[in-house]
Amino acid sequence: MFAARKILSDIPSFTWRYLLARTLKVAIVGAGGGIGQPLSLLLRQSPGITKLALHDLHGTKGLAVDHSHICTQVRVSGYEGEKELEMAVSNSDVVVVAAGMPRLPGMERDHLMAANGKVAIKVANAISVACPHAFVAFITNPINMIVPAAAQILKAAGTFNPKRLFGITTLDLVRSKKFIGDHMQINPEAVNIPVIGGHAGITILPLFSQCQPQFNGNASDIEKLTKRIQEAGTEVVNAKAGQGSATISMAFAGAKFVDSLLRALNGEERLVECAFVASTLTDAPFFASPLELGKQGIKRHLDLPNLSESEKQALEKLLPVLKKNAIEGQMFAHNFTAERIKKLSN
Ligand SMILES: NC(=O)c1ccc[n+]([C@@H]2O[C@H](COP(=O)([O-])OP(=O)(O)OC[C@H]3O[C@@H](n4cnc5c(N)ncnc54)[C@H](O)[C@@H]3O)[C@@H](O)[C@H]2O)c1
Ligand SMILES: O=C(O)C[C@H](O)C(=O)O
Repeated sequence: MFAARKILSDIPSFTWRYLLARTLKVAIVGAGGGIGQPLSLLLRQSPGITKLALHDLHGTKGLAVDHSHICTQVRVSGYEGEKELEMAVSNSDVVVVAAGMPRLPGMERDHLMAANGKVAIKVANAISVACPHAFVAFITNPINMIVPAAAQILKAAGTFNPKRLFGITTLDLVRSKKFIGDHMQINPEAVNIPVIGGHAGITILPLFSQCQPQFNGNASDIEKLTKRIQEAGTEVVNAKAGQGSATISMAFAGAKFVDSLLRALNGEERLVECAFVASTLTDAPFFASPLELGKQGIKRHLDLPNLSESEKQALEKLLPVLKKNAIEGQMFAHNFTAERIKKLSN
């Protein structure tokens, strides 16, 4: 008896966490794409994943066989075409959506809504049917409109849970850490800075006043770095010259965010991530800010900290853009649903 107790107490607490961890299924929609492929490779290393479902219009059966030769316990299956979408996401704990077109040079993210809005709506419909309780994390652009559109579809189906729908903005934090780390000549991983607002141009607002360690530059450095963080997506789009947008850095960021969701599902405490979600912190109905995650999704929206004067002004400027984007996303979903109902009744 004593020996058994001794053995049990010798097992470190992190081992207990993994022994007791839930087995989790993650589905990636758009898994064959520039982001989807490296994301699936990174994600299979997250603790707790036992099933990984790869969905795309084509090519995922081959990717699943490729994955199946990796000597870890994750079971990977491939699903192709719209007919297999519900099957792919069925009973998922987390659905990550990286399906849709990337930008070309000269395009704004908003220009992607006509094509990607429809993809997001189809995915939201499938989720409503096949895994209504899943955590849903959109990578697909334009995030500022896609998330409100998806929320609208989930609401219409009666499956919207504001604690479980996320637009992934982690790349803005990853970039902030890197650019600030380089500027301060310190390890970027040691930099922590919240990025609030949305995920396009001036809606991306890194809060230098909250940077840890304290930012050591002047107002002009803050202005230049803020601009670079806001335009970093375009920097990659231009450098790729017609071959798409950020994929590798996005896969890194997406894996980091989804890893936190999985840890939260498995009961890990005090996990804080920024993401674009339904929010009442400001008068924009969807807003990115630091969130405490828990087993049920968002546990708590952290209060906005005291902002510097320039951050207050930047926030005032970005809120009308976010409010307009939210209406555009909701209208897109509404029109799409109305159009489909009309087609069905003809
Ligand atoms: N949130 C962010 O920070 C962030 C960062 C980078 C890219 N993105 C966005 O992510 C999206 C994907 O980018 P990418 O570089 O991987 O593009 P990509 O073209 O390489 O891959 C997209 C994949 O989606 C698939 N797809 C299209 N419609 C589909 C559907 N109905 N069902 C299933 N799969 C479908 C395509 O077949 C393709 O394999 C783009 O919209 C891009 O703007 C967002
Ligand atoms: O810029 C893009 O179009 C892709 C993504 O949103 C990014 O920030 O890299």
